[in-house]
Amino acid sequence: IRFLRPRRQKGTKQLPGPKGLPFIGSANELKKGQDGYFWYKFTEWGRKYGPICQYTAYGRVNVVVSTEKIANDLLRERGDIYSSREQMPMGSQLMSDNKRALLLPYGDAWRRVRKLQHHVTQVKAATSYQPLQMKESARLVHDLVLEPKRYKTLFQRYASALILRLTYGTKIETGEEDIVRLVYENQVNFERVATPGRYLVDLLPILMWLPSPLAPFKREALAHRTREVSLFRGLVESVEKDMASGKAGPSFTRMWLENKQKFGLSDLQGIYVLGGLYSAAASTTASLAMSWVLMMVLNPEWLARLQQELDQVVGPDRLPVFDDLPQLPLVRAVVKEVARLRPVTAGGIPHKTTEDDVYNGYFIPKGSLIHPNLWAIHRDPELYPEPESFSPDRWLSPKYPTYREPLTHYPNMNNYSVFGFGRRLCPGAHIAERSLNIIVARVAWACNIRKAVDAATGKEITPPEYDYVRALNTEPHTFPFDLKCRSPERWAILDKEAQESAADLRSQT
Ligand code: HEM
Repeated sequence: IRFLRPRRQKGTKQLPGPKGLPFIGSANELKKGQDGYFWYKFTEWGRKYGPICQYTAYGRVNVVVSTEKIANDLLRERGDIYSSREQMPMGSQLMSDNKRALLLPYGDAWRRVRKLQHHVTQVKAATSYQPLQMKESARLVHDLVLEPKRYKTLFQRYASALILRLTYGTKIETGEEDIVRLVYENQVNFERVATPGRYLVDLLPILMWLPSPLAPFKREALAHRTREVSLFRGLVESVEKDMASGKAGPSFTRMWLENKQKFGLSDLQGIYVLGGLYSAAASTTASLAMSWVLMMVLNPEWLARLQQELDQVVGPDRLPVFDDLPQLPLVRAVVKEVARLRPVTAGGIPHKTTEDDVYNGYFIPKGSLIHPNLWAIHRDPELYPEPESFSPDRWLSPKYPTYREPLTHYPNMNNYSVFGFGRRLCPGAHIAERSLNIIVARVAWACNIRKAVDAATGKEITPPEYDYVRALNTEPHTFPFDLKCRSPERWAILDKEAQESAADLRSQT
């Protein structure tokens, strides 16, 4: 049925877009993309065909949206029919047994999952995690000064340690523990597989009927699923064990185990929700932290301005704390601007429609995939004049359309497109926003960051503006830079706080 051209309602038009080839549509063109970044291809189509356009891939209508207004008109305002997900044979069915929260279709099962996610991530809960974020961020900045070359591992350690502690009560010391590596590998593998167009079976679901010996993708998916389930289950079982011996501290898992009735999830669904939180939290948060470093290396004047603000508000005698944030609009603006120019899900996470719809006279058939292309949305010149320039001022000066008062509250990341749209909006946004604000405030307070100098030539090394991983979630490939503590006095303060934090983290259950 999918291969039949969708029946258009009378009096409606088809969205403009590339014609594509017979049968396969534009699938190949997209796969090749431009430089392999499919969000570049989406952006090119948006420029050519308009802020809402469509392409087809093997008969499926895919709608590419390039402005925030249209994304909100559809995904938020018409959320009752724009909130489902594609059941990709590889990513959703074979690899995740239809249990992965991110990919669940809209409906009762998703609502039950959302209830558990919301319970542990809502603003009030997120605020209660701040003490942990302070301790982990002190450790992070301290170790960054000691070993700046390990910045990727250290950002990942921060993000993993936070979410593993919250979800399972697990303590992470070095960031190189097996559990961190395993969960990262698992996530990277999933993201690779879930990238649109990677597997033929996702484009031609009829291949699902192939018997396993003729379908290597089925064996690959099964191997992934077996590893994933045993990883997620093992983490839950260790909480059960600690609860039985009276050693378990507070954690999302413990809360769920003690209140299973209230959430009404099967055991397998429950362990997937918990494992899914870790997967969704860790690489995304670390990606934006790495992008921030890149932006500071490329735009040193903004690091200087950040330090000026921090020196005025916080002073030299203590590290910034969460209570300072209302007085630190530039910290919040810099974080928001990094997320604008370097969105983690650059091409957007697609939603699927569950009914036919008409928008401005254009027909959008049931079962269409809607791609909110963040790369273009964040470069819409109406909303973001001079979109390519890194300009935190656009959040702080009344001359920009994105300015809002009071600056003690704005800018913030509430309902920000970087976290998606409508009913599927990222449930972890409040936790992620807090993490990024405190990381940026503390690293900028403690450290100078600048271009690395090539030892042989004595010349500065300018990292590429955009050399990012080509996947559903993207992050900058590692690049050289120079990071040093701003003064021996600041180092002494940081060292003391980091030692105390590490001791606290070790001793608390
Ligand atoms: C900078 C960090 C993060 C970014 C940029 C980010 C971005 C996103 C985006 C774009 C979506 C899809 C929204 C949509 O479909 O419209 C999403 C979904 C999700 N995020 Fe995040 N996220 C981040 C951090 C986190 C954290 C810290 C957690 C958990 C504590 C989390 C948990 C989830 C979950 C469970 C979903 C699936 C929601 C659903 O499909 O119903 N994320 N995130």
